[in-house]
Amino acid sequence: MAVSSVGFNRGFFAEDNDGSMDVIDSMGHAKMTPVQASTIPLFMKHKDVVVEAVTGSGKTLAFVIPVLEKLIARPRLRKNEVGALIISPTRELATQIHSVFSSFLSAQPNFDSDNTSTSLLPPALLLVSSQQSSPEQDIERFLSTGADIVIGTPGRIEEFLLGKGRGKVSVKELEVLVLDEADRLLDLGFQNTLTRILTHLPKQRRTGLFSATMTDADAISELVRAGLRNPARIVVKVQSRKEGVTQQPTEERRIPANLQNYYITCRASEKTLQLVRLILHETTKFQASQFIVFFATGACVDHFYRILPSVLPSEATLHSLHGHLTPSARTRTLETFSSAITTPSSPAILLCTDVAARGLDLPHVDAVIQYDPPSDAKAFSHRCGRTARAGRAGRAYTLLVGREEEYVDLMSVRRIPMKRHSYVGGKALQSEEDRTEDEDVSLYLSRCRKTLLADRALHDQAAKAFVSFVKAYSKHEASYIFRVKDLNLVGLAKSYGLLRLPKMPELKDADLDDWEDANVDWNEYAYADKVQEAKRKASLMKTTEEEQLTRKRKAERVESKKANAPWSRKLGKKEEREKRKQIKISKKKWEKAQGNDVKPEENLKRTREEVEDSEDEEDDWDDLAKEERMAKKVRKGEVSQKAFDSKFADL
Ligand SMILES: Nc1ncnc2c1ncn2[C@@H]1O[C@H](COP(=O)(O)OP(=O)(O)OP(=O)(O)O)[C@@H](O)[C@H]1O
Repeated sequence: MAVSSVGFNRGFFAEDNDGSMDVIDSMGHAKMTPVQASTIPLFMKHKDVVVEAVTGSGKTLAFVIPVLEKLIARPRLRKNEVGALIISPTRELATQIHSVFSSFLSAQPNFDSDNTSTSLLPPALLLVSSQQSSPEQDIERFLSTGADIVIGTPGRIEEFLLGKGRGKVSVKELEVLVLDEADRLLDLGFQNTLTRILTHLPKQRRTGLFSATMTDADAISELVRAGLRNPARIVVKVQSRKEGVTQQPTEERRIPANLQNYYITCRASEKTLQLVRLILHETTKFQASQFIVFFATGACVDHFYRILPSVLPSEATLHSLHGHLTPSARTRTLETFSSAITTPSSPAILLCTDVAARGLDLPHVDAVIQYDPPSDAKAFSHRCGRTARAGRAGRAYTLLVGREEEYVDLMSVRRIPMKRHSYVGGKALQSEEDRTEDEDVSLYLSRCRKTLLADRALHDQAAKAFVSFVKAYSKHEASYIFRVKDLNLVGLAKSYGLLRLPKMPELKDADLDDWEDANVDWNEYAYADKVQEAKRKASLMKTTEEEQLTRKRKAERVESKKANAPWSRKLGKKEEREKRKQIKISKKKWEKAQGNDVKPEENLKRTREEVEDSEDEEDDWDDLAKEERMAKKVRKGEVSQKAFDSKFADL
């Protein structure tokens, strides 16, 4: 990495504190990095600082050293007093910062005063969600051992200072406040909590804001909110050679100089295929063995964690990390991933959400792959920055589909240059537009489907992941680029290995020519978990019974309609007959009025007919009136339909 010419200075450290220098020596850091060289002297000299420097440039030590030295140099605090507060947006990052402080604190020389052996500063206190320690236990521990330095996430710190710890924990002597990933901490998600914490702290304190993505605009608004006074703004810029331009050899960029930042365009259906081929390409071409792959949601991580083994070499080990896992599972994952012994033929791959985007220092990550670009554009450089740390080489790849390619311009405006990487594998490419769907898509689809078919729970999870992705996509910050209506959902469903398309409004008008459901007997498709399967079967049986009952009821209704039909038809016939009669009567009257020479027999006949008809008519009207009266009673529920039918069915 770029290092300054300035060495770590013993003069920084308090007398008797050679331990800190020993720790730095043991870390192998001969010189300070530029951000350390510019920040440490200022922050130690009681200046507020706002620091922006790329990922992996050593910002942690730039605040750890001044915090330690300030506290060591002052009189000891009481056990209920906090001297420095470090706030971080995630528990993983807080834990990492805590471990850096701990390595310094445990190396403090013991000194002998009044014949007791005491450390200069007590151990730092870590406040993050955990099954091991509740907020009450944190406070108990703090009061019994003291902790001049407290590190934690906003929620737990608020609880500690203003919740259960109110009145017990004192911030009167607070000397330093550090907001790591300050732009994230001061944005909407944490705003209210942060404001409550900041208002509670004494104004006489030093404050440091640190981030890789602290633009001038962010810095100004955040300074006011964080209560900084006349701060020093430190921006460490990265210059890199502009490719192919000789006149203007360097350009400023907001990602590490040694990070190769690529994008690959592919079809939605080819994303999983590209992911797998990229991993293989990296292991063979660059001997890469540690990867981080970012997805849009925790459900997507869970889904790909289950299906990727069917398309990756069996030697690859997958790990998953997202916010819905338990704290202990998150800790375990990070520990096993970072300590895994990996080789190109047995790589370790961490699948995660943005929970791992910021701050995590996993020095051996060779490549970062963004299966989906992040919703928040700022997260992009943080994600890429999990590789190429501390001067090491690293590569980042982002998969872009269709108009998502415009994202490259958006990043370029933010001084994050991206370079096109050719589509990996498959047939030699003509133009990207002309290329037909990669032949291996169907092969991958069938392998993923085979995995899903082993357990119905995997199918449920797949559908959940797919829906969650579409939902996340609809909330993309750069909504003019990421539009759900432009998404090829059918193609995406292939990349997810879905068995059938989920019922969702976004798929209503989708072109399904390119889609075929998997051949599945949905009644037989079972859950691997016995209890869940028993429940499904019970509910299936209930549904079948209900369906049978519904079918029976429908059949009865049809029958009953049929039974009622004569009555209604009869009613129709009666009306017709009535009409005919009226015509006949009027015709007769007309003939009489014309003095028609109708034969007497005919006259007689007609008269008889007429009489019969009129008798008929009276009977009909009587019947109809009776019917109507009874129908009213049926409607009121006074008479049953059956009784009604039996009386009038023959009419
Ligand atoms: N002076 C130094 N010389 C060499 N390596 C260093 C030096 N200081 C820190 N490092 C190493 O650089 C790596 C990155 O440091 P750190 O995590 O502090 O970066 P950062 O700037 O906070 O990154 P991010 O923005 O991702 O949080 C660590 O592995 C650390 O040990």
